[in-house]
Amino acid sequence: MSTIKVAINGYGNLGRGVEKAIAHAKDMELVAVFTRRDPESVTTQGAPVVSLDDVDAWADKVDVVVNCGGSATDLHVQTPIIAKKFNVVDSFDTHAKIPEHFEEVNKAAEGGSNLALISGGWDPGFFSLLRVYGAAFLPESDVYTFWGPGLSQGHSDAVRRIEGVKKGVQYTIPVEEARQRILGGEHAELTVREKHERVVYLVAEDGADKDKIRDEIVNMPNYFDEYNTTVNFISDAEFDAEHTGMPHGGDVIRLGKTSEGVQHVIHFNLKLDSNPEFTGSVLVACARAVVRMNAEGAQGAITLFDVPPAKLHPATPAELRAHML
Ligand SMILES: NC(=O)C1=CN([C@@H]2O[C@H](COP(=O)(O)OP(=O)(O)OC[C@H]3O[C@@H](n4cnc5c(N)ncnc54)[C@H](OP(=O)(O)O)[C@@H]3O)[C@@H](O)[C@H]2O)C=CC1
Ligand SMILES: N[C@@H](C[C@H]1CC(C(=O)O)=NO1)C(=O)O
Repeated sequence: MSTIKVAINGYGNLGRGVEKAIAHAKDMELVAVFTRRDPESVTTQGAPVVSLDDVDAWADKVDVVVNCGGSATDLHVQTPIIAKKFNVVDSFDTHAKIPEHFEEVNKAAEGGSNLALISGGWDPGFFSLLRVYGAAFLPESDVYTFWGPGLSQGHSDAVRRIEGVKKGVQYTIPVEEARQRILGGEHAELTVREKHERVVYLVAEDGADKDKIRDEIVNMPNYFDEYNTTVNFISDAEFDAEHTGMPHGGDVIRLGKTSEGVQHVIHFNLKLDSNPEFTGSVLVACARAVVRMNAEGAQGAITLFDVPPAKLHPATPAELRAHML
């Protein structure tokens, strides 16, 4: 297969993670980075920076666009627009709104004979696959997902979109006592609040209303309103010194039985030095699959549930059978 020509739309943490992943992919080339900002203000590792306003001129130069905008306010607008003209992948992670996003993107992609994979990444994404494989292979079971301790890019992005916030990050902290109960085999019924806590560190703009910012965060639907959330206002210097790393990870734990008294535990653990670099690597594999599947006639919206695993890997099916089966 010829080299896959990729464009990145949105150059933030995730955009830089995708850029690194493409640099390691022998079957791919990064041909452009699209941005809403003045292209002169954005510096990449070499790829040309193009205003998003000029994206249509690239329709015959790009095989797939990776949308790296924020889920809170960007992707539900950008992915349907891009899907009309390009194959596209995004990491949309507002779980409650995934069905609505899927329908919007599907209409746009079908109209353009393109293929769009939404909600790539690790959760939703890789963890979603683990949850569905476990449910299929162990139907009489309960599944528990724990994230962290680490930095959620989705929640950090949501915090940064609030008026008066200059810089912000959000750390997700699993309730370790709950995690240990599950790892010990207890089929506990846990509320959202009993599984995780959320801790925010932010730098407020001069003169910003901190009480208003805190209230907007702790009451934010789909992100914070169901959790115990702590909001810390800190200085620029402390933020730059303490809060620039983006480690994360988590566990998918499934407890089930195949007959009375015959119990099984499926436990998958993920430890990430860099959330954006790992997520970028997953999205690049998704981009590979989308190009291959569209070339075979697939159109509309899909998720990772719809992707045959062999489409994600650069090797041929015969090589995979010989080396990975
Ligand atoms: N499904 C999953 O497992 C995961 C999903 N994600 C998703 O990835 C999304 C993006 O996260 P992340 O990359 O950390 O967010 P960022 O805030 O770093 O970037 C989001 C967008 O903001 C713009 N931007 C970036 N830097 C600046 C700046 N200095 N000034 C102005 N605008 C800027 C960019 O768009 P532009 O270039 O157009 O200005 C960019 O696409 C998250 O919202 C989350 O939903 C992340 C990790 C895992
Ligand atoms: N989508 C998440 C990836 C994982 C992490 C997470 C959380 O900490 O709440 N939920 O899902 C992210 O943006 O980092």
